Amino acid sequence: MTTNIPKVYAFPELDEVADAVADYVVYVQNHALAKPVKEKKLSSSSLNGMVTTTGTVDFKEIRRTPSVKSAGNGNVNNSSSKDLSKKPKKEARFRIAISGGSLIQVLNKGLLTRTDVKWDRWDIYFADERLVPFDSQDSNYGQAKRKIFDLIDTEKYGEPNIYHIEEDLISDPQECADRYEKVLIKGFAGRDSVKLPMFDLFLLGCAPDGHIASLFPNFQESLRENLAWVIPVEGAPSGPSKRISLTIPVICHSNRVAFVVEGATKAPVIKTIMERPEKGLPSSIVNEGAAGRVSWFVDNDALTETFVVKKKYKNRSHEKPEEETPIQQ
Ligand SMILES: O=C1O[C@H](COP(=O)(O)O)[C@@H](O)[C@H](O)[C@H]1O
Repeated sequence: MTTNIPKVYAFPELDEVADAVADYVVYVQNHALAKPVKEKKLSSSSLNGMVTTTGTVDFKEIRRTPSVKSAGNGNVNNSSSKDLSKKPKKEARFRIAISGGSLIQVLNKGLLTRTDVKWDRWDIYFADERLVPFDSQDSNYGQAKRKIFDLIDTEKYGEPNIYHIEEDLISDPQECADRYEKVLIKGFAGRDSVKLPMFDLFLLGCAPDGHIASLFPNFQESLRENLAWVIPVEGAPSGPSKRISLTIPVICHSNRVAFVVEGATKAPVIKTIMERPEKGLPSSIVNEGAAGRVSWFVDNDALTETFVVKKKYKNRSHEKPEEETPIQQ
């Protein structure tokens, strides 16, 4: 394995990590929303009935724009007077995958006070989920809902589309993973036309044992999975044992990947990830597989044991988005 050194941004305090992560997220958001929209192919009809926070979705009408708001201006239902030449332009969406764990608090601290987060244009997916009821402290969606989504001033900023697992399926990891994969397929066009989904940004944490999302070191089969977008995980060595996780190829196909890691307990694993990539920890695989698109936002405590070149983070969310070279699908 070759060594790919990602950008590592280090900060003395957690609040500074949170501010920088928020700045970066908004920067990537602005970039994504400035991209021209490609027409999406919708092929599968087997997904109706999937559940999102905004209710049960009829996927024939899956929302690429905030449909309720456009219906509210009185133009949409009047088909007889519709001027097709003035078809409303499709708006770009910001597609982000978020992890659970400590990242949720970082996003809570960094994002909620900002006025430049275009929440109504976000499609939020989960990097992984622990298969527990949503009201459990261990539920990634539950925590994100309580600490982020419920606190958004939706009157002012609108609502994001949030795609989570189906709570009814928490006893069946395989079915839960299959259903969540279908949610992704629908969101990113049919699987026949897109080999892998491409998130604008994939946000990951990294646990002291080296797991990212619900991909654990030594779970070789999961780490080598190269067909499924979402896999079931059973017998996880820490936290809830049943989970689902997006896979390494999905993570690595993202436009940008950012790890957010803080605390002295993580210092040893960061050292291994950065200095011993040949050990094949999940993060090292991502550093390699998404080389050139990976950033780390880390506090100094997590870096005490690691020799790595630290970069100074420069706020970028105010920059005008530039054209990017898209990754080939
Ligand atoms: O189990 C999980 O752990 C990882 C890392 O969590 P952290 O609290 O150490 O940052 C998290 O990213 C993942 O979503 C979660 O399910």
